[in-house]
Amino acid sequence: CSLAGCSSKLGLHPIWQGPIRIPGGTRQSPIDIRVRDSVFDPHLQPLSITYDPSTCLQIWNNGYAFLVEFDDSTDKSVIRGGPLKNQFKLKQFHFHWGAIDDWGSEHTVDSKVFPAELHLVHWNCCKYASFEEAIMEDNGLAVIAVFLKIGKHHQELQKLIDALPLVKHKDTLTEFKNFDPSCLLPYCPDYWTYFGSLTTPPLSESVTWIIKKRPIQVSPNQLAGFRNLLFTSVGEEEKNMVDNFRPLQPLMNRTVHSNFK
Ligand SMILES: N=Nc1ccc(S(N)(=O)=O)cc1
Ligand SMILES: [Zn+2]
Repeated sequence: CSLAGCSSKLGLHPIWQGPIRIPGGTRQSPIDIRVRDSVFDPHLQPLSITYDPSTCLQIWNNGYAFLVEFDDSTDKSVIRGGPLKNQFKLKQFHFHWGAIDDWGSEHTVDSKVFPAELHLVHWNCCKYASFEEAIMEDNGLAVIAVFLKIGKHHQELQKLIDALPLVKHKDTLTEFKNFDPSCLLPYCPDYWTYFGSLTTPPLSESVTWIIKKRPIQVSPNQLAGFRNLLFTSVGEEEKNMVDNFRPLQPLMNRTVHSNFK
């Protein structure tokens, strides 16, 4: 059997070699969002998102994805409201994508797969002292997910794609300043929300997920730019960074809520 075949037979993820299922996990991510089963919650406040481009620091290839990282020593880039009881600080954003445009997202909507998915990762700065602490704690993180679909060229995203050759290999980093992630959000305020987990190790069940209903559009060439990244470090046999999404996880005893009817 191929390496991938063996690892999946052992219940290990073909890329991360970590568990596909967390033993005892009751709130794992990603999930399929069954629109008809989602429950409108009239008490959900509007989501308040304030991002300051001056907090944008760098891009880093961590061997799973490329992360755009932010200075979280201030509260200039924060979200609150929606399903959140506290203020959460933006720490990083990253994407998950496929080897081809037919798949790539982590969450699905009535089993529809998107070519890619953006995750804006925030941590609960009211309850915890750092991102590293919040990852492991209940209600520690809030992740806004935005689906990407193939369509028109995304002008601001191109600035990010032009920098990717500088972080081609795992553990490379480049300075990346004055990027406002608000440009990656759809205008439509509609979202689903549910309690879940990180989708890469340590897979901790610490995430309030906020999944935007409307996708943003990127061109085929732009998504192809993601696929030139490598999982591998300099000097290793090159493996293109593609299919860095986790398989769907069981919903178990959870309800997905929406802020729209
Ligand atoms: N170690 N940090 C992480 C942060 C976010 C995610 S995800 N893919 O769930 O947004 C995974 C790991
Ligand atoms: Zn992610």
